Amino acid sequence: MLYVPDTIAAVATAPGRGGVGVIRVSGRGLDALIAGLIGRPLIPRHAHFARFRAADGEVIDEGIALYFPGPNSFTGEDVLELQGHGGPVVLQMLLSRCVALGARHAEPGEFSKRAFLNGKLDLAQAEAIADLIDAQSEAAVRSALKSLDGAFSREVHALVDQLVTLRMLVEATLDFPEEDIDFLEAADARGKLHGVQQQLQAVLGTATQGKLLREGAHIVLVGQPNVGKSSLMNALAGEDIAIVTDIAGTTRDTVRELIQLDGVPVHIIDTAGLRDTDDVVEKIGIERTWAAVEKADLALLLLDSREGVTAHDAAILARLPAPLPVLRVFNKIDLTGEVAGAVAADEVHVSAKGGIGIDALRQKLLERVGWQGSDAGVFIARERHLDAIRRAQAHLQTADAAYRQIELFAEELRLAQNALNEITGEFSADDLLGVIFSRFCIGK
Ligand SMILES: Nc1nc2c(c(=O)[nH]1)N(C=O)[C@@H](CNc1ccc(C(=O)N[C@@H](CCC(=O)O)C(=O)O)cc1)CN2
Ligand SMILES: Nc1nc2c(ncn2[C@@H]2O[C@H](COP(=O)(O)OP(=O)(O)OP(=O)(O)O)[C@@H](O)[C@H]2O)c(=O)[nH]1
Ligand SMILES: [Mg+2]
Repeated sequence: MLYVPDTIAAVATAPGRGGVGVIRVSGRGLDALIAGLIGRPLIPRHAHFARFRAADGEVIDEGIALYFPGPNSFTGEDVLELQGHGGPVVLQMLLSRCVALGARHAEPGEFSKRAFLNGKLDLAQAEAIADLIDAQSEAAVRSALKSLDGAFSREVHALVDQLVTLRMLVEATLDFPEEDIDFLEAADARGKLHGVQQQLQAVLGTATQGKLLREGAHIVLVGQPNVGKSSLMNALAGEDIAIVTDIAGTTRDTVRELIQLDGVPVHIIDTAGLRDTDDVVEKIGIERTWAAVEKADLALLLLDSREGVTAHDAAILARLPAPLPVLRVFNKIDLTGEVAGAVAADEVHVSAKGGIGIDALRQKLLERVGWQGSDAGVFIARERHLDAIRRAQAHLQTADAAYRQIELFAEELRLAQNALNEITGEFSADDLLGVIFSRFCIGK
């Protein structure tokens, strides 16, 4: 049976009061709804001043109406936009009127989902819309726009095209067994595969940068009490966020702050100093420190530069999970006269209180979370995309290792292609779409 989508409506502007509020309606055939609400037909793609009326003819609001007949609309369906006054009650009244005229309330992301299903956008582009709205920095905005414009999708398509060419070559061999492996070698199938692998690695690098711009990095400050974790948190944030005293055990709860480093969102997490204690509250604080460590992308181990790395510090270091990158930060150099700044890949000297060496530390943090210094050419990406790229890589690696077993070789190429096609949504399971679009805002 042919699926005929129903008409959906939602307030497209943010909840709350605003100068203007927009209601968006999408469906196939909006003439009756327009007639009921406005009382006259709308010229496509023209701004009309109009009165929006209730069933009894009373005016609900006056505003601007825009009509985009499909397929030349955001969703590809017929779209009506009502720009009314931006009050929550008046907008709900308008929305209810649309519902009375046959529309239903849209689910989160349903407009974008329809744009995807109608081929207006691919999945990576649709996700980029949500990422653009959620962008927390200008660099994140720029890279979301690149993905929305199709920069990521084009990279994926270029790779898929090469895989298709390679598969045709390999599958031709399967059909004509007498041509076998010599034929593939003459055609340099493996060389072509290696080329794809290299490009895939480059795309993974860019996508990793894009994920960093989208999701940011979590950096946890750990160390013994009194080494200056909270002072460093405040220095990095440029604000007095965490309590600082000379009493060991000041911080109990984890304290979080989001800062921007070069357009990269960085979550700084200050924690309770680590020591043996009988204090019930402090004990719970220390449990929270370890919980924060579990979720971090990078740990800063704060050290008192007067003491160096003590046995206690070594014990903390040994307890940090092995895969977690650690940067050792020697603090209070104003008391030792040591030179500020980075002295090694994993060591920086600062004075949190004096604000000395903090810029060098910021640079080091960016470097250690994998930021390559600029958002030029970076498109926004998500873990879902990185996961697909890595699975494609794994299949190509298996293909490479098995290239003499031509059937296996062909099958692994096919699986790699499917993994890449998941990024743009050309290959996907229905539940994936549900998961992706349900995280959008209503009206998007
Ligand atoms: N009023 C309004 N502003 C908005 C949106 C919207 O839906 N409504 N957008 C919603 O996210 C964004 C703009 N994105 C849009 C994307 C495509 C079309 C559209 O009508 N596309 C048609 C016609 C293209 C053309 O004339 O060149 C099409 O693709 O066929 C509209 C908005 C941001 N601003
Ligand atoms: N001289 C000097 N003192 C510092 C520096 N950084 C922090 N301090 C002092 O060291 C003391 C402890 O600082 P905090 O930032 O509270 O230390 P903490 O690691 O958060 O301590 P807990 O919360 O107890 O784990 C305070 O008196 C700070 O003023 C520094 O760079 N130089
Ligand atoms: Mg503290």
